[in-house]
Amino acid sequence: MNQLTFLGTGDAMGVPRVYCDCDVCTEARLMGENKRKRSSVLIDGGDGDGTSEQFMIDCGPDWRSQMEDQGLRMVHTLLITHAHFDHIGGLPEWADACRWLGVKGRLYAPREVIATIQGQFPWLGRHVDFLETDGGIELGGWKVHSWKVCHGHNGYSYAYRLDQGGYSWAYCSDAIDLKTSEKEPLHGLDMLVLGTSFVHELAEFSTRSVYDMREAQELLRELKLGHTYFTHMSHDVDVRQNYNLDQGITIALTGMKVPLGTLKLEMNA
Ligand SMILES: O=c1ccn([C@@H]2O[C@@H]3COP(=O)(O)O[C@H]3[C@H]2O)c(=O)[nH]1
Repeated sequence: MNQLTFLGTGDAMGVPRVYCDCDVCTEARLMGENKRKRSSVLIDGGDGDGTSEQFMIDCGPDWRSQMEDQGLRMVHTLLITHAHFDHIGGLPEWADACRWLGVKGRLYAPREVIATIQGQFPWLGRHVDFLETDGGIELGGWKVHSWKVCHGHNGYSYAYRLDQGGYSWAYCSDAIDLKTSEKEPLHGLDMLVLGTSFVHELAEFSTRSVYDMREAQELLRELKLGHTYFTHMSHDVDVRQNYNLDQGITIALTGMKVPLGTLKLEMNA
């Protein structure tokens, strides 16, 4: 059975934020329900049929401790959404692990993301094969499609849609203000992982880079899909609170596992 595991559900700073003593950051330090490492997920087939290649989406600076949290010794294949530090900061450690294990890691990303990564970490090519997703790829039995999405003040990110056996889901951690064409691959999904940094972000719109929960719910009402998990959450989100989110939305928690392709989830609409 394919499953997705949330390795981290935090925004660029993680929770607690290093400089912050707000209630959420304090709870994260003292108890830990709100402790959030930088966002990434693990996709695991595990059914031994040869189509179950394990891979991660994104490899932020918490990669090493996320591997330890899950009791994982190695993941050979990564999909990268964009070349921002909170999504690629773990690549040098991952490449070092490839080196010490004597394996060539496989890093899949859109062509322009690969170029930026190679500029930032020019030595990675010794231990990593860079593979472009632009024309579509097959990975772990999934047909994978990447496309560019608006990341507001931070430029552009990419989202991934994965299809297998009539089941489709997407990972879109860093997006805001999606245009009609950017929303197109999100229609009719069985499941979506969507970034929502704040519950209601008050900062001026031009300075923002990720949907808040209010805007995300408007988007989801339009898309009419199965189930949505919110990730990439800042210290504005307190997982102990009930935000009265629409039916079919779950705030993702670290370690949460979601079956992929086994359940046809109920439609929201
Ligand atoms: O060109 C850039 C721009 C930004 N960044 C990082 O990505 C983060 C995105 O969220 P943020 O805006 O809160 O913080 C940003 C930085 O940590 C980066 O690595 N390269």
